[in-house]
Amino acid sequence: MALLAGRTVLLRAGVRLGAEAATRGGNGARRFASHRVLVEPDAAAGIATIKLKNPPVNSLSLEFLTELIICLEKLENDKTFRGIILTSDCPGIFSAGLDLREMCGKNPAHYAEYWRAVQEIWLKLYLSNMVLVAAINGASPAGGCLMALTCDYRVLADNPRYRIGLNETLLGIIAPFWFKDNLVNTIGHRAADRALQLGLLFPPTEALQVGMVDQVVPEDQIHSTALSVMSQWLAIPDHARQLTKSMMRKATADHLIKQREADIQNFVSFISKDSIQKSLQVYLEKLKQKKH
Ligand SMILES: CCCCC/C=C\CCCC/C=C/C(=O)SCCNC(=O)CCNC(=O)[C@H](O)C(C)(C)COP(=O)(O)OP(=O)(O)OC[C@H]1O[C@@H](n2cnc3c(N)ncnc32)[C@H](O)[C@@H]1OP(=O)(O)O
Repeated sequence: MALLAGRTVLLRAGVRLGAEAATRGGNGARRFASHRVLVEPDAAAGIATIKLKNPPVNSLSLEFLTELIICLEKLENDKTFRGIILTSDCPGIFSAGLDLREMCGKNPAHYAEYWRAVQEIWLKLYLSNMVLVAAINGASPAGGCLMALTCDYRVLADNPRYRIGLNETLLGIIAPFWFKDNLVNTIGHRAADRALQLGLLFPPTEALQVGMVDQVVPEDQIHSTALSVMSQWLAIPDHARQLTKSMMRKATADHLIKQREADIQNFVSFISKDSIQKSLQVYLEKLKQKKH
């Protein structure tokens, strides 16, 4: 069982905490990894690196999200760690965003369960007391971009194929208000208005220009840069930084928290529409045919 936002929920079959590997790292820190979420602890530095490993594209399936939520809960409750570096173990892809197969051809109860998990991961990341640095080492569309946007600092590897943005409109769907709020808080209203309507995916130079990321570095420097940014942030006393973070983010998070159930109902009725199902299926089909 896992605790999701004060609710105890049963893990679905296949997400078995018993399947975790729990060993001790060289520095004595407990190392834990689920199937798809690798955690590399550096207890001495107080930093854990989370590597997303859900090949081929780190799409955010319900099982993957559940593992990630549990992992974040553990780290948040472990006083050893003050900072997380979020990165990918899948070459060339940070995350392809929400798993389209979770939003296609399923029933309303499934859509509701899935959307609650999407809300939960966002709340966990956005409101984390720890310093979160995204080391974006691959393409990062839609939900992948959203995860990066929850972080306190974003470093993007300099490769024109690593585009980042909220491209929902290109799929014929709409970024929910809390995706939009997170983007507006990051790049400002005018840039977000344009980016959201056009579903823009920014290559590194443009992503830096618009403020979607804070730094662009050569690919082989992404982890060292994330570490050096982290040490700068960790030099600030935790209580002062955490209260400031909360002051900056609470209103945005509360906006969702207050409307959580209504947001789930909106999602379920929107995604269940025949026209939306058709758009998503066509998009998925195009992705599959791209290779042939
Ligand atoms: C009014 C009220 C409104 C309420 C809310 C309403 C609506 C809900 C909004 C929901 C918000 C949605 C957020 C999302 O995140 S939607 C997902 C968007 N993601 C994308 O558009 C990315 C799609 N993928 C790609 O562009 C590329 O795959 C890539 C990430 C750039 C990687 O390219 P490449 O390395 O060339 O890999 P492939 O394209 O060949 O893909 C490999 C296999 O992976 C499958 N795939 C890719 N992305 C996804 C995905 N997001 N979900 C599921 N599966 C995915 C792809 O089909 C290939 O599968 P195959 O091997 O079986 O062919």
